[in-house]
Amino acid sequence: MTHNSISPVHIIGGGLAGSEAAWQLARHGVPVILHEMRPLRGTDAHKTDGLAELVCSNSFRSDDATANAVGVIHAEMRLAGSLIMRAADANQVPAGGALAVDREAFSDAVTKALAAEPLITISREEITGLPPADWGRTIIATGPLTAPDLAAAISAETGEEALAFFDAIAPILHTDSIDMSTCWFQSRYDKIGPGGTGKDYINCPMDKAQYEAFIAALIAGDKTTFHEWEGTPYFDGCLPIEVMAERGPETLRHGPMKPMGLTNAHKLDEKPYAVVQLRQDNALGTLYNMVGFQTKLRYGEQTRIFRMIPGLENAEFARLGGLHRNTYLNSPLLLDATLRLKSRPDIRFAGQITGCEGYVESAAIGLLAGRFAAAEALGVKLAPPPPISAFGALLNHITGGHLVSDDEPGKRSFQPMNINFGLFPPLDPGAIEKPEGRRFRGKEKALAKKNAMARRALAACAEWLEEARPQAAE
Ligand SMILES: Cc1cc2nc3c(=O)[nH]c(=O)nc-3n(C[C@H](O)[C@H](O)[C@H](O)COP(=O)(O)OP(=O)(O)OC[C@H]3O[C@@H](n4cnc5c(N)ncnc54)[C@H](O)[C@@H]3O)c2cc1C
Repeated sequence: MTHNSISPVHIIGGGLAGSEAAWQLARHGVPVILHEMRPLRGTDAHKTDGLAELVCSNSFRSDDATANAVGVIHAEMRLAGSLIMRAADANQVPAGGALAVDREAFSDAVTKALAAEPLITISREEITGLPPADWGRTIIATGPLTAPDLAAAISAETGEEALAFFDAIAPILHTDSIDMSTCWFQSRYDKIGPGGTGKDYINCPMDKAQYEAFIAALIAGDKTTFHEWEGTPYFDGCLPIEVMAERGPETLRHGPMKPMGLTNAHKLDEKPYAVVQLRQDNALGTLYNMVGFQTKLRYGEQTRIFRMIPGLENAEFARLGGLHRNTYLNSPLLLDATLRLKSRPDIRFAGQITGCEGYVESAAIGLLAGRFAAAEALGVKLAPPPPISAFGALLNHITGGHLVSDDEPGKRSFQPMNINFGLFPPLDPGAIEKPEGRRFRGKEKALAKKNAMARRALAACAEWLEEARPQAAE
């Protein structure tokens, strides 16, 4: 089959998932028309017209492919020739054991790679309804901030309301406004990680009185209210800082403000009571973001309260935090095993709108949707990845692995999910290698289990990709 005889696959949305899907299709020799509405129409969170823009944190989280599920999915994506991972690796900034990127350089690299690909046409337009039948195969990857007209059309087709929950973003500071005579550089437990130095974070220390005053200010601070969304639940991984503070005075000290593994370089014998960590946000190192400080405090309150943090008394904010709505489908009910809408199999969904959560997971589901659509366009069979791989475990959660609980039946029990080892099938008995001549000590067994799951996942993924290889034009 020549490229000319293959009908193009339409992709709506040039975010993390849509960009990766387009790349995978083109790599398999299938033409693509990628429809992206920015800059003609924006969203509440995107700031640029770049493809694959990161709307909040600049972190792709852990890059440890031996003991962390997100590190494993990174590795699987690299094996599958992911554009998102290639652009992330090329634009990494130091972040201890995490893979963090210069957000502008990253998005620029993705945009340029897609624009340079002869099989991809980028069309800047908002799609306001479901694709017409003459489009043929289409992937909808419009994300958590899908424009309202298309969202309404999807709801009408599926007969289900898209689910909604609150999502919040954290502020970003100008580095030169941070007082380094109070703060110091250090990664927690001095962890160096693949791309770091052990001194990747800026740490702001608090004593007990400062911490208590800060918690009180967070709770009393003036917040934005969203009456129309009242009753909408928060996604637990992205709770606003003031909501965490309201859960109890110690919650933050055991969460984003935990002092463990950090020593105040200016006062070596004084253990901080709590620590606020800042993570490098761009390659130049001129911006740092506040780790775990998603917030719905009003803008004026954010500057006032965050300047109570020692070292941030004169902080200048490049971006303040905010709150957004997230929408996603009841995928286990609506999508088949290769992400097609059961009622209209010419339409696939990809990315966060399917109910995965996170940049990496959205891109991974985009990668799979691209490969499934490519196989169909080429007239070849492609089985879903095995559930023991990270790809398969995540896909399985979306398309069927999730169980509807008796306590909370119906679509609300399906919640967006980051990749985690809990989504993987259990190991076979005997799969964990015991230390020679002795029992496991402490956390050794849990680590050995993760190591075994990671090894099993990568081997299964490599095999799946090998089986799929004859059809690929890579
Ligand atoms: C406010 C907020 C903060 C988040 N913070 C993080 C975080 O810190 N870390 C993390 O891992 N994940 C975060 N997420 C979750 C998620 O990982 C990201 O939203 C991710 O970008 C999702 O990828 P996606 O490809 O599904 O959607 P997106 O990357 O949002 O891409 C969707 C694209 O579709 C376009 N589009 C929408 N409607 C239309 C239309 N009708 N026609 C044409 N184009 C359209 C949009 O302009 C956009 O470019 C956050 C989400 C939100 C909303």
